[in-house]
Amino acid sequence: MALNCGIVGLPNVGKSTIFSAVTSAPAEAANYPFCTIKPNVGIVTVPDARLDKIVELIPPKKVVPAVVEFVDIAGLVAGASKGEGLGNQFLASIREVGILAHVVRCFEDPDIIHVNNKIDPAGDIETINIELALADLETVEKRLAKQMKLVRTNKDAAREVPLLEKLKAELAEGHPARGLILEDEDKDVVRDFHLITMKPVIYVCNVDENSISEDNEFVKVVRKIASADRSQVVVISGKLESEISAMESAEDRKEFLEASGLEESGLNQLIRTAYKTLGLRTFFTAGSDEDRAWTIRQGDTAPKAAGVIHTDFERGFIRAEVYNCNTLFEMGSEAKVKEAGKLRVEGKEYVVQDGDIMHFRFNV
Ligand SMILES: Nc1ncnc2c1ncn2[C@@H]1O[C@H](COP(=O)(O)OP(=O)(O)OP(=O)(O)O)[C@@H](O)[C@H]1O
Ligand SMILES: [Mg+2]
Repeated sequence: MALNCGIVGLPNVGKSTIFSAVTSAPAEAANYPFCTIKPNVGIVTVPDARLDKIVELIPPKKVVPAVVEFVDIAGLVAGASKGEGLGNQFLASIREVGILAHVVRCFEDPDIIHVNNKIDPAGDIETINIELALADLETVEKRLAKQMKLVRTNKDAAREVPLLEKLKAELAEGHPARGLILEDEDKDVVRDFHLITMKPVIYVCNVDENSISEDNEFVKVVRKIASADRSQVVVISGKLESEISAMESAEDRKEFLEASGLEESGLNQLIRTAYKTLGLRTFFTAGSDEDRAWTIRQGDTAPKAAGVIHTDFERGFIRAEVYNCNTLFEMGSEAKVKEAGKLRVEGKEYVVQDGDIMHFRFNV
């Protein structure tokens, strides 16, 4: 289960610039609205210092880090859900992602066109959120019409209809579906609707180089809006990030980051925030063939984690041999971890902890 993240925002706010910088993939970035007309998908490896250390202590033939997939789509404008601009065609490509990065223009630059000729983060955010809500409204209305016909004969339909009606009312107001308070079992039903506004959002403020270390007035506005809907904010300078990603050596990048007053790159911030928001955890497998990082959800049990590797592993799960990577770092080798009796045998109920190194026993 790799994390995937869809990038949304108005045209020309810097989505492709940030996408290219984080994925180092050559998405077209140009100073004219609607420059992106094909969805771009980029894969980024998740930087994880723990995996680097594991590789030192348990040297494998191959190292496989966790990955995050980014989807860059065309800018959305008011009316996108009704076919204005090009964005509506791309809403479909973000229905399946786990989280949205909503890029907001927070820099002044007379040379870079803003579709509404005004830097107005609050207005921009509202425009996008309304379009996403209207796109979901369409999805909900279609499903409601279908399920209404089946409501007397079909149990699922009967269960869905009141939920769909609630969602319809919320979305028609331009409010995101995630604002609706739902029972846990209803959440499972709603998840299957693949609503865009059900996904958590990270607001990405695209700022000028000088506003990285101190919030400018635009960022302050975004923070207010985000805290009202309990979303996270990441401040990135698209321009700076592209300069950083263009540097070949990791050494140079580190130096440049420090000189710009940054502790970590925008990519790292974004990934860290996404993991936190979604409650994601990392576990590792390590051995002579491959050291690898895997992504799971907080609370996932050992069989579930095994299933991320292969569905057979989940079905045929017998037990797991587990120790935390910190124990390995303390002891210096897997043999010493075993000697010290720190390798535990865990069963089906075991909840995998962040940083666990797991060996699965299974039969198929
Ligand atoms: N932080 C920044 N400071 C100054 N200029 C920037 C910054 N970020 C992006 N730009 C510039 O803004 C322009 C638009 O960027 P980009 O093409 O990434 O926008 P977009 O959101 O992908 O647009 P579209 O919706 O049309 O695909 C480019 O010229 C880019 O170099
Ligand atoms: Mg673009």
